[in-house]
Formats: sequence, structure tokens, C-alpha cells
Amino acid sequence: MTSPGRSTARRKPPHVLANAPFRKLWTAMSVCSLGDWLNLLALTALAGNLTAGEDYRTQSLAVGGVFVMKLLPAIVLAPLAGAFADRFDRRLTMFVADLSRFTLVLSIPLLDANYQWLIIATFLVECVNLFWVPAKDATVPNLVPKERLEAANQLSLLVTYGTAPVAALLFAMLSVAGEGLGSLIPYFAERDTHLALFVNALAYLISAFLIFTLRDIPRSNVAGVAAPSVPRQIAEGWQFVRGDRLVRGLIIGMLGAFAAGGAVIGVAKIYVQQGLGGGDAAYGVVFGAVFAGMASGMFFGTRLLRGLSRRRLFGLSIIVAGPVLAAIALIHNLAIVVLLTVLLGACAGIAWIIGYTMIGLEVEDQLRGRTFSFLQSLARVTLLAVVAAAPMLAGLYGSRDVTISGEPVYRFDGSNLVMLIGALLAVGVGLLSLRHMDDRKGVPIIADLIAAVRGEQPEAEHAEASRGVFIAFEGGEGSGKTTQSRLLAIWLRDQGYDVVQTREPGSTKVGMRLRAILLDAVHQGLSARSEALLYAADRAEHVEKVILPALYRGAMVISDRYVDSSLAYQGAGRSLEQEDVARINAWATGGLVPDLTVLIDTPPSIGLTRLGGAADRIESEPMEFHERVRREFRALAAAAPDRYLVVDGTLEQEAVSRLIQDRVHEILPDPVPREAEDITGTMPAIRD
Ligand SMILES: Nc1ncnc2c1ncn2[C@@H]1O[C@H](COP(=O)(O)OP(=O)(O)O)[C@@H](O)[C@H]1O
Ligand SMILES: Cc1cn([C@H]2C[C@H](O)[C@@H](COP(=O)(O)OP(=O)(O)O)O2)c(=O)[nH]c1=O
Repeated sequence: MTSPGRSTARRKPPHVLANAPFRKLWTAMSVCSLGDWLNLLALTALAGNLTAGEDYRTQSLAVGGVFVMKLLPAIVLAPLAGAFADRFDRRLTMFVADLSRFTLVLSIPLLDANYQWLIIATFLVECVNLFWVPAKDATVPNLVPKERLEAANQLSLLVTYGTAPVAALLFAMLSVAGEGLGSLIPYFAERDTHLALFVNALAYLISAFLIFTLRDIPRSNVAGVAAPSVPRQIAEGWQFVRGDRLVRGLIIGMLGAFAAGGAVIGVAKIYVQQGLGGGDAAYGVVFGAVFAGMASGMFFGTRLLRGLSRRRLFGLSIIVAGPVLAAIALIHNLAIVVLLTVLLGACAGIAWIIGYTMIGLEVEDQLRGRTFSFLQSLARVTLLAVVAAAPMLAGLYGSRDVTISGEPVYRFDGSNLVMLIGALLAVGVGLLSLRHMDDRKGVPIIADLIAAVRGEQPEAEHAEASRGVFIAFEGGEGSGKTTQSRLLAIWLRDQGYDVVQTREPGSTKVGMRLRAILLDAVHQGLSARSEALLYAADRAEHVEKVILPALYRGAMVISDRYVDSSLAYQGAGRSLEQEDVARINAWATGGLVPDLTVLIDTPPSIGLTRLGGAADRIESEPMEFHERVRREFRALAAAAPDRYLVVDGTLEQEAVSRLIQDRVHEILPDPVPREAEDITGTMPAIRD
């Protein structure tokens, strides 16, 4: 128990790696992950090499077989192993698993294994992994305090994927070293992948040693971590995301990106060997390039083209992956392929990180965990399907020469075909997710992209909303905004318009609570910045929940106060930097600007006397404050006369109304949607 007054209660806990037992487990994890990736590379390479003398089809199928064996146990047997992890001593489970993996991997080079044993050993290693991983996952909460669990999980994720490019590089180096060694030690001469397999086995042995010395793992299970099966996770997850258009679009896109990457990984070995004439080292480099690209995409992706809508960048990065993949498929040059592969990986990485972040923001807290595990399960199944199907398909197609007058000029084989299909898939999926979730319909994507590249502010996010008309009323206290906005709404409704009359602050559920905070005279001393942020928060809600939906359906929206009020009251009144206030509001509203702002200009001395009842927090500010506000309103109107109508608020109500109606008349759209008119052929119902 922590006593509330103790200063230590708020102190940040130390970094999770400062925890010695966790550090040891994490090191074991890292070594194992490195070993796992090395294993994947070495075994697929070996499968290709063992069948090098055979035809293209056999070779493709051989490599595909390794992928299937590596991914199958995780899907079929995972729940079984999870239950095991809860019942047995975890340290022992991991230790035995490590020794078994060590022996199995070592047996492949030692026995000079044929393809059959290679496949069997691959399958067995993966089965063993199924025990190691849940035992490890279940151990982490035993070693790490609860508040550091997330950091620990992030570190685990980092080594799971972060070791891939390292392993690829290591594999490439070991392949080159193996060749060099071959001239010294005859054993290695014909055994290209053996050195990598020895290192791979060694990694498991090191992990076994580390786990053995890790005495802090409790023997029996305390808190069960029964993970539901993959099919069940997918079925449950689908229930959650089915109804959400945005999340659906994101998931389709992310899986498409994964599938495109998977297609390259699946055929990489054969493509490098047959299409590019490269050896194992080249295979390692291409494999590593996918992951290096992904990592850089994830890292730089969120910083890239800040001006561009994230949803658009998401769709675009998947679409761009298409032509890049097509170029990889068709250009048979190793250096170019490696560069393009980095680019491809970066596209996938950008899509993945944007998707992941957006889902995190979109999905409610209690569903987030399930949504992510759904996504991960689905990604795993997609990867299995693609990585296994790609070489199979390549094998079935075989290899053909394109000939011109009998001369072979170009070789087009199954791996080219698979990558071209992957390219088409990426473009299709990218377009689909753009269509599903574009938030800037009506703004040409190219214009947006050019603006983003130039580092310009994006145009308003809501160009599509221009179907409706947005009118804002501004002015000081008691100037007559509420009266006039109501009269305008009545006038417009009389003419057959769909009118939404609204106000700030407080037109949404959240807004009502914010209004209470903002205007209650009890909250004296609210800091100017938080005041500005609260008004902006209210406005963000207002725009998204009330104004935009109405504009999208073509309604006339009349708002009593909008952004100018913040510029006048918080900017001029509270003396905040005008630019700051403008910026947070541009962000809050997505750049939505009224088609017309009616400023009812009334001297505060008159306006304030019109008000009845107790003064609220802002009304009770001194006269000087209200004068500043008035000056700012007038300055804003003077700066953009096209978008403002300034009326003298001391005139009679009717006179004010008439002036407003005259100006609004100029911007009125046809009250009946054009489509409806086309259909019926009747005249719009306008009455004078
Ligand atoms: N042009 C006008 N001349 C005189 N009184 C007015 C005029 N317009 C509004 N009023 C009165 O002033 C008071 C405040 O008007 P209201 O529309 O609520 O202002 P706001 O919304 O700008 O605070 C109301 O009692 C209203 O009847
Ligand atoms: C919208 C907005 C309102 N305000 C203030 C002005 C008003 O005093 C108050 C809104 O109160 P409200 O009761 O709606 O007054 P009015 O009828 O004058 O509009 O909030 C700001 O300071 N900044 C803003 O961005």
C-alpha cells in the first residue's frame, strides 16, 4: 500500500532493464530471436541449395515447404503449448526447450541432413518454440512490476522484430565467411549454410545457459495466462471491428501491406538465386532490406510529410508499394532490387505504424487489447498463407524465357509473377483503404502531396463539407448574436432550408461539461492557456459531432460564436500569442472556416447593460478586457472583408436582421439538392 502523502509514490520507477532478472531474460530473448531469424534464413537457403540441381518448380516447392513447417505449428498447436506453460515449471520448460532446439538445429549440419530431415527438424524446432514463447511471456509479469509491464512488452517486441535485419546481415556475413572458410577447411567447401546453422544452434545454447542461471522465475504458475486460440481470437476480434468503417479500412490496408512484404520474403530465395544469380549472402541482404526498410518506415514514417493527412499517407504508402514491388519483380539487378526492397519495406512500415497508432486512438480502451491481438493473429495467418502460397504458386508457374526471333531476351519466372500479383494486390488494397477512410474527399491527393512536400499547411480537411453553408455569428456580450442567429434560422427554414442552429461553448455532451467549467464563476483563476485549450476542445467536439455531419448532408449551419471568439477573448482579451491560439484552433477544427462570419459590433458599454442575471466568469471581466475583445473582432473582420459582414449592433433588431438577410442571400445555395431536382424536374420550393 502506498500512503498518499509519500513523495516516493510519484517517483518514476527505474527503467525496466535496470531490473537484473528481467535483463537476463531479455538477453536470452534477444539471443533466441536472433537465432530464430538466422534459422529461418539458413533453412530456407538450405532448402534452395539442396534442390539446386532440380527444376525451378521443385526448388520453389522445397523452399515453400520450410515456410509452411515454420508457421503451421503456431496456428495449430499454440493453445496446447499455452496451457503447458501454465502447468509446468517455466524455467525448466524454457531450459529444456532451448537444449532441444540446440540439438535439433545442430543435427542438421552434423548429419548433413537431406531435405526430409530438414523439414522434420524445422517442424520440431517450431513445436519446441511453442513451449518456449508462452513460458517466457508468462514469466515477464513475474519479474517486472505492473507499471513497467508495458515497457517490458515493448522491449520484447523490439527484439522480436528488431533482430531480423541484424540476423540477415549476420547471415550474409556468415555465408561469405563460410565460403572463405571452405578454402581452408574442406568440410565447409560445399556447405554454404552450415556456419550459420552452427551459430544458430549456439544462440539456443547461450539462451539455455542464461535461463539456467535465472533463479528468480517462480516454479509454479501464479496468474494464468490462458491465451485463446488463433481462430478464436480472429472470430472474436472481427465482432469488434466489423461495425467500424475506419478500423476496417485500416486492417485491410495493414494486412495488404503485410501480404506484399510476405510475397517478397516467400520468393526471395528463389528469386535471388534464379533471377539475380546471387548466393546466400545476397539472399540475406535482400531479406534484411525488407526489415531495414520496415524499421526505417516505422521510425521516420510518422515524421514524414507532416502536412499530409495520416489517412491519406496510409493509403498512399500501400499504393506506392505496388509499383515498387513490380519494379523489384521486373528489374533483374541485385543492387537495384536491394534499394527498391528497402523502399518497399519502408512503405509497409509506414502503413503499419500509422495503422497501429490510429487503431490505438480509435478503439476504446477496453477493446484495444482484443483488437490488437486480433490484428496480430490475422497478420500471422496472412503471413503464413502468403509466405507458403507464394513459392508454391511460383513453382507451379515455373520459368519461361521471353524470346524475340528465337533468342531468349528475358526470363520471366514464377517469382516474378508472384511479385507482380503482390504489386496489383497492394495497389488494389491501397485504393480500397483510401476510399474507405479518406478524410479529405474533394481535395485532389496530388495537390495535397505537393503542399505537404513543400511543407505548406494543408488546405482545410473538409473541402467535401462545402456542400452545406457555414455561417458564424461573432460579437461581444449582449451584442445580439443569439437573437439574430435565431431570426436567421427561422428565415432560412421558411425558405425550405435544412438549418442547424448551434452555439459555442456547449453544444455537445462533452461540450456541456466544458461549458460548465469555463463559465462557472467559481472557477476564477483558470489559467489563460487552459482556458484557450478548453474552448478549443469544445470546438473540436462541436465541429466533428455537430457542424461537419450537418455540412456533409448539405445543411445550413449557424453557429453562435466560433474560432474568432477565441482569437478575441483568449488572444486579445487574455493576451495570449495570437498565433498560438490560431494554431491550436486550426488543429482542433481541421481548418474548417465559416463561409460567412457575421460580426455584430456593439460597444461593450451597451451590450453588457443589455444582459440580465448574474454575470458569468467572462462577463464579469473589467471593461478594458471587453474593449480589447471588440477591437480584435473588428481587426479580424477588416483583414478578410470577403468573409465578414459587420453590422452595427446598436441598430434596431429588425434593421440588423435585414442587413444580415441581404448578405446571406448572396451565398444561398439552391435549397433542393440538384440530384433531386434532376429526378423530379420540379422547381425548387423557394418562397420570397
Ligand atoms: N438590436 C438590439 N437592440 C436592443 N436590444 C437588443 C438588440 N438585439 C438584442 N437585444 C437584446 O439584448 C439582449 C442580449 O441579446 P442576445 O441576442 O442574447 O446577445 P448575445 O447572444 O450576443 O449575448 C437580449 O435581451 C435581447 O433582446
Ligand atoms: C466560444 C468562446 C466563448 N468565449 C466566452 C465568451 C462568452 O463570455 C462566453 C460564452 O457565453 P454565452 O453565455 O454563450 O454568451 P454569449 O451569449 O455572449 O455568447 O464564453 C470565449 O472566451 N472564447 C471562446 O472561444
